[in-house]
Amino acid sequence: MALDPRVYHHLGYGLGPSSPSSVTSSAMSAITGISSPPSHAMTASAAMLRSTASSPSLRARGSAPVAARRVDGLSSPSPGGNVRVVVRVRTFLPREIERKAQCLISMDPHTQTTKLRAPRIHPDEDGKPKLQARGKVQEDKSFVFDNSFWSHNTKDDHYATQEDVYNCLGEEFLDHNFEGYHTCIFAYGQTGSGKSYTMMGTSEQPGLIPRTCEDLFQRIENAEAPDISYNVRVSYFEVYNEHVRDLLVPRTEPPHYLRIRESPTEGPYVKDLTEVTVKDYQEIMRFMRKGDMSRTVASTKMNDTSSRSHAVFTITLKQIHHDLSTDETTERTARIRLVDLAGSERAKSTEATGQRLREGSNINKSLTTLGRVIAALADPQQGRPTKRKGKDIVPYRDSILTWLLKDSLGGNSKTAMIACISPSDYEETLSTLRYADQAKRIRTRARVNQDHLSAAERDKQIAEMAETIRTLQLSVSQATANRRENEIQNERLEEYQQKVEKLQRLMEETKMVSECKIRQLQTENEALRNHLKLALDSIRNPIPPVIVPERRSSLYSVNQPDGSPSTHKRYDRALSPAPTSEDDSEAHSIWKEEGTPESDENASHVEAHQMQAHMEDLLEDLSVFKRKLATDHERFRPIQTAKKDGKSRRALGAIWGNNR
Ligand SMILES: Nc1ncnc2c1ncn2[C@@H]1O[C@H](COP(=O)(O)OP(=O)(O)OP(=O)(O)O)[C@@H](O)[C@H]1O
Repeated sequence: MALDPRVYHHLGYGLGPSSPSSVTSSAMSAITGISSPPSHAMTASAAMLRSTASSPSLRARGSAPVAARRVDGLSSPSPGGNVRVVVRVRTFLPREIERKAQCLISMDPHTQTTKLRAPRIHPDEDGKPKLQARGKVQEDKSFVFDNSFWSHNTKDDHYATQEDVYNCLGEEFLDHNFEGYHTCIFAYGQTGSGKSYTMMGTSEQPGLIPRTCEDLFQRIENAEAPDISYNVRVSYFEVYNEHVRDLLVPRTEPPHYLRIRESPTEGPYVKDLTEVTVKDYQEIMRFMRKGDMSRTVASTKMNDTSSRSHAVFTITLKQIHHDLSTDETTERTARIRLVDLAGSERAKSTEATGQRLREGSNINKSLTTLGRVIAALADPQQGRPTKRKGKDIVPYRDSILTWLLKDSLGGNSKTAMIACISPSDYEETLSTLRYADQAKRIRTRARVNQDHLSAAERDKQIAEMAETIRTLQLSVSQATANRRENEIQNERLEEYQQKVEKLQRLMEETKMVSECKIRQLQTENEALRNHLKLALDSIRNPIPPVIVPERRSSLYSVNQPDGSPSTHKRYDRALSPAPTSEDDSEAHSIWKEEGTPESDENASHVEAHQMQAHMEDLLEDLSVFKRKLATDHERFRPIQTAKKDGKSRRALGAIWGNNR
């Protein structure tokens, strides 16, 4: 893509065989340390890019030494370099025209110098320092950058259009991507300074992102080399209030935030971020617009459509080159990161309250951390890891933004910062220019991200992967089988537990019955003891029978209605009162039937002995029975096992053991 002649006309470069872009690049190399191909090489490579779309290094594979040097990705002719810093000043906005704002910026296109003039109280004043109300001295400042883009007045010759910005920066960075380098371009500046305009632009004036996408697919479409295939993937996310949100998925309520992980090889990355493969420019633009629509934007006093989040648009370009003659495969992966930061802002200027104020403080927090990261990286002493703490002192992790941009800011990336400035805000512009000036000193360690594989290595890799897949399949099917086996085992276990529980219930019941029996026998035993005691007492100390003649017959008739002799006469007799004299004869006759008093006494003794023996036999039986019950009780007593699954279980084995 040719640069807009207007830019170089003003810059003082004639339009000749030496392309302006190459002149600018070589001038820039002197300042930045990024080595770019010389002008003729650049022109040649640009021509080749159009014809084959691949980067000069890939296309130079025919030249063996270059290809061999770049295989490990470390011996690239441009292994690293300083962050490239450009400044762009925007046009006046209607509100600034309204208040007749002064333009405080001037740019020298020859030296790429940006001058900031202290605001004059009277336009004819000289440039002497002014003491302001808050005691701050405001004086003219001057900075030199890799590029100073004058986009203030379209009528000026050196007005830098969107295309100029792309041609000076975007195109060269895309060259690096085709060479296999990761790149990052981020726009920084106060709110309303033109960051989104520079990065995204409008439909009439597309910015750096759409132009990069267009050029990328143009190069791929124009590629003539049949041995290179391309794969382009894209992702888009925003960092809002220190949370990461995927911009390629529809918004949800509450919002779904993504987590950040860090891999030893890839550095920090967003987990589960949508990454889609895109086939052409139209498709990538569809995703870009989709993401833009989803971005958190709000109206503030400083900007009607102020970005309230940092947006990161990432394109991953993969080039696979297969050399038929050597049967070798070279794979190059480059990440193109295009970042539109939220604007630094003063709560006072934006007059923000509530949600806007909270957003603003989060934006400022991450931008302050970005400033500290830049400061730490710009100062090599600070950038080194400290032995004391054993970790890097660059505070990447202090904000989500800097953590995610870790690699782009101080690692494997060629990085550019576009500092966007407003033409009439001294304090904010000075702050931005100071940031940008510091960022110039940052050196990154970019390397070509390339894997080189011989046919044998590739076959080995494929075999290894096939083996991994086979092992995984095996473990998956094993897991499935195990799951089924587990299910069967679980069913069996449940059945077993049910049986155990049933048995336990049975045991409980048996135990209860046994206890009941024991209680009953004990009561009976007690009663029998008492009975025996009484019986023995009455035998040993017989009470003389009391004969009540008039009642005896009735007594008999009551007790024995049929007049049959009582079967318990021995006890009746023992219990009956002693006979009176009137009844002696009858009583005598009664007692006589049983024998003489002596013989009666002897008979009683015998009978008592017999009864005692009988009762002792009974007691003996009773204690045998009690022992048996106690043994049963002991055998059937359930044994508690350790608590398992939060339930108290009884071991069936133990119960069976008890039963044995
Ligand atoms: N170079 C330019 N030429 C013409 N108009 C511009 C230019 N730069 C910015 N503008 C206009 O200025 C206004 C603010 O720009 P923009 O929204 O890009 O600012 P911003 O830095 O992204 O702000 P914020 O940080 O609030 O998102 C917009 O109306 C935009 O069209």
